[in-house]
Amino acid sequence: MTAREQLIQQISDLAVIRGRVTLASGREADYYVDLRRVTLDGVAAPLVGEVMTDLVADWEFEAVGGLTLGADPVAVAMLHHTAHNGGRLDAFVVRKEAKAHGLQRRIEGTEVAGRRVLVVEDTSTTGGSVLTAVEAVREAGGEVIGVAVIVDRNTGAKELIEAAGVEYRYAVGLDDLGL
Ligand SMILES: O=P(O)(O)OC[C@H]1O[C@H](OP(=O)(O)OP(=O)(O)O)[C@H](O)[C@@H]1O
Ligand SMILES: O=C(O)c1cc(=O)[nH]c(=O)[nH]1
Repeated sequence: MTAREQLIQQISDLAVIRGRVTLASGREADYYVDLRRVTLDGVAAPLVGEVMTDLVADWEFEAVGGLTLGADPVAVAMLHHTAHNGGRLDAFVVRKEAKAHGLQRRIEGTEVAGRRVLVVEDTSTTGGSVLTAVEAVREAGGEVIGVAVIVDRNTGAKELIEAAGVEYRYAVGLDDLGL
């Protein structure tokens, strides 16, 4: 099995939950994909690093990150996968709100200003979360070269992100999961 096929299996086994659920956007749905159970799993997380890094292998960027918390382990998995293969990729976290104390930063970790940045997410429904991260990076002076998510729910995220002038890719679609 390829890494992507193994990841799809892990997502099906660990993350797909069928049943009525209210989503981050307030929408209702008949299934939920709890990717935190995958991105924080000892076997599945390295597959996330490999598959997501392969997905954007033709894009050039120096830093990866997104809106906490779904994006955090995705970015860190890519950082470690890249390092394991002799490369370097820095990571950052976009807070939902800037911290009121300390350095009062909205973006934690590596500096994004003046750098080429990939924005990631575990899953996208409306694309609102990734768009928030794209806007925060741009505000901080970073250049967003693309958006990549693990699972796309095919409910408008691609269109929203492309309307913001950013290319959008996903590793796993609904068909792959039988949804
Ligand atoms: O495309 P959207 O409509 O924005 O929905 C997708 C978002 O919802 C989930 O996060 P959630 O808001 O539940 O928060 P969390 O990452 O803190 O768990 C998921 O991790 C995405 O970030
Ligand atoms: O839209 C969401 O909030 C959402 C959907 C989903 O499948 N998984 C998730 O973590 N969030």
